[in-house]
Amino acid sequence: MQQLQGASRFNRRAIKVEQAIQLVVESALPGEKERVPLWQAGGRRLAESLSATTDWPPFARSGMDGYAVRSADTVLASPDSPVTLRVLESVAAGELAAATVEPGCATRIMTGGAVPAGADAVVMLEQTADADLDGLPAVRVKAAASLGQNIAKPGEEFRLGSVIAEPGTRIRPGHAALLGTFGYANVPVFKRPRVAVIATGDELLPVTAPLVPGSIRDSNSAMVAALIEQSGGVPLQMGCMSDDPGAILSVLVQAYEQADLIVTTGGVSVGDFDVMAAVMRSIREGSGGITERFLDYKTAKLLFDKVAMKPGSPTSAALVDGKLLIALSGNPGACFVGFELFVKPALLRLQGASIEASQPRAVTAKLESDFDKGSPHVRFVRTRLFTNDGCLHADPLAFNKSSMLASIPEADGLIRIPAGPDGLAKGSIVEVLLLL
Ligand SMILES: Nc1nc2c(c(=O)[nH]1)N[C@H]1C(S)=C(S)[C@@H](COP(=O)(O)OP(=O)(O)OC[C@H]3O[C@@H](n4cnc5c(N)ncnc54)[C@H](O)[C@@H]3O)O[C@H]1N2
Ligand code: MOO
Ligand SMILES: [Mg+2]
Repeated sequence: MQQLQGASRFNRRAIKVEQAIQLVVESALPGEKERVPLWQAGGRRLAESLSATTDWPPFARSGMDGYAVRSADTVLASPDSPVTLRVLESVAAGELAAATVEPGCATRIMTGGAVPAGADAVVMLEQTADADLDGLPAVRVKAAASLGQNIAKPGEEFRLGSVIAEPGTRIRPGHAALLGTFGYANVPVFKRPRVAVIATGDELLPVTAPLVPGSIRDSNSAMVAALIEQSGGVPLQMGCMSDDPGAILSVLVQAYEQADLIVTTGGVSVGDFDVMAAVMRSIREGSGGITERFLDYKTAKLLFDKVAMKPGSPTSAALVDGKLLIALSGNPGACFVGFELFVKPALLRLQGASIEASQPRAVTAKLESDFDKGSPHVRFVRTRLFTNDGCLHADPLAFNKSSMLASIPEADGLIRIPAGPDGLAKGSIVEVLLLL
């Protein structure tokens, strides 16, 4: 195999995590739009600002099955001394009353029914009894009704034209309900970004293969694919590549043709066969090198090739032909953290989220155990989160090393231990990035 002696051992300058995230989100511009049936819009990102097409509710609506009355008629009503009103008609939801409710009258009405003119309150059925007045239908009202009782006012929730959701909003089930309410049968959304996933490493076996000494199965591809799905993208599995520059360059070419964003894992550190580090170096140096047959250098720009953080310090990113290439570490823990910090924000941006909204979401929590740190860099620690006595607690998980897998599925968040030589004592208040 071709050894990349020296190719990856160049002087990399580490930048701060926040700066690296910023570079990525500024490079990822909102992508193409499409329309999808409302039925399939849940979880997608809205591409246009949408507004209420009517007042909501659109008419005075009864909130109860009962009688629409004039509240003034019921002022003296009580269980011992009910007020008897003549019943004009019965109105189901979806029907309109024929008659105005005049003094001394009531209209039987169902939940969701349009309150007839003249009525200003609805008395629930349980507070009434059937009666008759000179042989005609009547009702005995056993409680005084207050003005507006059990009636939803037109426009009390939304006014015609008011904005219901901004571009970039992730369509939650509640948004789907609003869009249905206001007649949006087809919803403008950003296309789901296609993300090429390329795993690199001679030691990697496909998931289907039996283990052989010295090799391991490729677990990063499946993890990254699941992370992409979770962030609204479509993973394109480009395969598991050996550390062969030619093969990796040709798969990168295919990835650039098919995808909106390219994610690689492995080969990004300083090892003799770390091909992605050599690719990034070529991009940085701008000519010749390993990428000669691959890239038009005029449009290739290195964003960073080292981040002052742990895990994932060798994480690198470049912008090639307007598309982001993010090279994550091969170590599963570092790959996972690198995805959360850089790939996810990029994916959210491609789907129209604002720069602010695409940043990792943080909460504060009380640290449950002392944390010693071995490096001066910012540290991201996989943690369990729980509440106790009204306070959020962060309990760092075991098997937290960059090379370890066991804590990844258990993690609710990433504790951010600030840069500096010292760790933190149990009970410290820490910032935790949520993994949602
Ligand atoms: N001399 C130095 N060595 C290393 C340094 C350093 O600064 N100096 N950095 C370490 C750090 S930190 C990290 S993180 C890793 C990054 O390694 P690479 O991104 O180059 O990844 P690989 O060398 O290809 O693999 C590392 C590790 O991960 C396993 N791996 C790789 N791909 C997968 C996959 N798809 N599924 C599961 N596991 C995977 C691989 O077998 C290795 O064990 O470098 C340190 N070294
Ligand atoms: O930066 Mo590496 O991810 O610590 O192990
Ligand atoms: Mg390596």
